[in-house]
Amino acid sequence: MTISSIVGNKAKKLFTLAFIRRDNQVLLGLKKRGFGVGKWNGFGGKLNPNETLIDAAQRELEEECGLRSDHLAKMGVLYFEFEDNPVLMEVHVFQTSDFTGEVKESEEMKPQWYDLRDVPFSRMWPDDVFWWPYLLEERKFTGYFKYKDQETIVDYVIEETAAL
Ligand SMILES: Nc1[nH]c(=O)nc2c1ncn2[C@H]1C[C@H](O)[C@@H](COP(=O)(O)OP(=O)(O)OP(=O)(O)O)O1
Repeated sequence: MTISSIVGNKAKKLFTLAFIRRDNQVLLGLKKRGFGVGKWNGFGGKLNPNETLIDAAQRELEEECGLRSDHLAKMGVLYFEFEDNPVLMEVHVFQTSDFTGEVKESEEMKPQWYDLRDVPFSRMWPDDVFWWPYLLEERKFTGYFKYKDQETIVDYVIEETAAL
């Protein structure tokens, strides 16, 4: 099954997720509240009304970790389906090493630089380990993950994508 045939006609809600890279490190944030609390992840969230994906990605990045970037590159799209929710999450993944500002903890996220050899997958969303190799190698990807609960993936598909 292709991802577009799985998700094509289902309702979706848009989210952003941005990763900041520096040398051989990535900036992750420990989510302090809300969905995914206690997990390390990139920075992002829902779109405000009338906001574009890139505007939302930039705003969430600055709100959550204090950094600004006009150079977020779209790297992937992830679809998450939970068994008890008819609306899929559509998460647009960005990455950059071109940023300004100082890292600052926010009410939502505690940021920390991690060595790329030391990414804490056991304390991240279980899907991350599947699509991180694409992100690291800068290969664009689309992913679909079906969850039974927040720790259990029951089905998934990943496709390398030329254009997003
Ligand atoms: N399975 C998953 N794997 C992953 O790597 N990131 C995920 C994920 N599911 C959600 N995310 C990301 C997308 C987005 O950046 C973030 C969730 O968005 P939000 O922070 O807006 O959620 P909240 O419910 O905390 O929102 P607010 O209460 O409005 O702040 O988590």
